[in-house]
Amino acid sequence: MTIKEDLAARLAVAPVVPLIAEDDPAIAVKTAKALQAGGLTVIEVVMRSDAALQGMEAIIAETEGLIVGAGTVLTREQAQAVQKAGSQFTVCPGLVDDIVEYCMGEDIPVYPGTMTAGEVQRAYALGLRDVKFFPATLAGGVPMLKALGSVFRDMRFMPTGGVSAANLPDFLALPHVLACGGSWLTPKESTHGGDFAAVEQLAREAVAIAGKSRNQG
Ligand SMILES: O=C[C@H](O)COP(=O)(O)O
Repeated sequence: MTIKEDLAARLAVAPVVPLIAEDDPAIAVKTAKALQAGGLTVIEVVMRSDAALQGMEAIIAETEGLIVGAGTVLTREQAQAVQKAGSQFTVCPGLVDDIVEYCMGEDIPVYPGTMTAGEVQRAYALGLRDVKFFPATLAGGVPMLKALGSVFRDMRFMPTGGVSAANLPDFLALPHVLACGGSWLTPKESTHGGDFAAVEQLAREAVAIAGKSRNQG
């Protein structure tokens, strides 16, 4: 199975991608294990500090059965660095042709952030059919996604930014939503408070919501 097929299969079952933003590798690993225990096996580790790469490497080294990708990738060099560290997919806040072309050339699934019809169309022209929709709630939320989905009929979106258990059903009900991403599953008060059972519970809750609301809209 290719990584693209594996991702597609997992996101079909549990269309939720939790974000881990963590400087402490030990906490990053415990967070990833809690998410996995709760049923989420596709995890995005965001590169928002110098220590984040080590956290991602620790998760890859100390867990089994997860697909671990890198988020907040801003440059081609960073895309190369996360690939070298073992990242299996790449997420960017915006659309940068250079990164998209690099990842496509390496057969790495890449989800650049888009929020306008122009950005989605540029991603489409680059050959992408799956993109991130960011920042989802500020960029128009469900109504905007409905509008984009009506014209980009074979494009699928990963809304991220402002997604929570409360609005997850509305996003997942849309037929062209591939998955939702977000940090609501990894609250710092839980991860830094050592309450990984709470993280597991949030993951379970998201899986249950997804089971009820998937593509019902
Ligand atoms: O791309 C990542 C976003 O910053 C996640 O937003 P969130 O913290 O609202 O889930």
